[in-house]
Amino acid sequence: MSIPEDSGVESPTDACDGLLEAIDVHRIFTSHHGRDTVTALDGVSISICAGQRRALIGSSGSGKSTLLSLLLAAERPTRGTVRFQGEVIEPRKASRMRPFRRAVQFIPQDCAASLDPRMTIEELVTDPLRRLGIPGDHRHAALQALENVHLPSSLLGRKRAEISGGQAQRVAIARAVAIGPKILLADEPVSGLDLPLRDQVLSLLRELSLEQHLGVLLVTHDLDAARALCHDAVVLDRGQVADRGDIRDMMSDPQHPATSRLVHSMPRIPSELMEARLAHHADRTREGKFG
Ligand SMILES: Nc1ncnc2c1ncn2[C@@H]1O[C@H](COP(=O)(O)OP(=O)(O)OP(=O)(O)O)[C@@H](O)[C@H]1O
Repeated sequence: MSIPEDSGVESPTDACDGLLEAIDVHRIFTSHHGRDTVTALDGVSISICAGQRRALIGSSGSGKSTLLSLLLAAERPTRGTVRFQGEVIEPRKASRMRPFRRAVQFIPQDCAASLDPRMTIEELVTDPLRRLGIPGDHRHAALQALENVHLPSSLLGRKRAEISGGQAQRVAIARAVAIGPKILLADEPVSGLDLPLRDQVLSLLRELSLEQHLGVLLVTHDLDAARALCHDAVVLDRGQVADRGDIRDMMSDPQHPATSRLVHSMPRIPSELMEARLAHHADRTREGKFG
């Protein structure tokens, strides 16, 4: 597979089609005794489109995970709707959820650790196909998915303990892309990774988004990762959308206090250096030097 010539973060070519959208969602948690409430989300609207890479950023407790769980249909909003291809998602109607489950895939934090150590790589990658009852040649699909993440077919019979950390990370991504999703929701997929591995994962996500026209929502505290991968960003602050726009503009000249706090609260890698590092990993991929 060839790597697209893409050294920067270009704009998505298509107009946004609002494939997955949360519209004015509220999520209020109530304590067991019913006296205390926490408003985790307070009227948030966000959409993810094919081919778009959007970052969801915000300080701890701002509501990012809660929003992700609504977008994954893991829970329902207290008020407002989540729509997929224009239709309201009804998490309890399992049969009608199948197209959604197939199209929207989740990449968890520390995804390598989420791999079942008893399963072979082939079983891990084909497991979502089996669970969703997707017909066809699953072994072929697994081989294709491994190729897409630049892993050799010789890994198919191995288990988690028999591959490197970087390979395991890419197996977890292969698992998510094997069923041909349209959107990846990634929750801190590079936090806790060392720098080379972090760059490899970002480079791979960018490449998959470009080649397969995948929408990616990247939930992260890592603004450099967000800027390297994404076109734009949505900033959550205390359950509300405080800011949104072109991520580079937001980073270089933050207009909103919440964005400014985020930008100034962490050490930053110069954008040229970050781009050079991702380009380096894209080159290594092209040369087949991924571990
Ligand atoms: N099950 C729950 N019950 C009560 N309150 C909750 C629950 N889940 C989240 N909250 C509260 O909702 C708010 C938003 O939490 P959330 O986990 O969505 O934030 P976050 O931005 O993902 O934070 P972090 O970056 O630390 O993961 C917080 O005040 C949190 O304490």
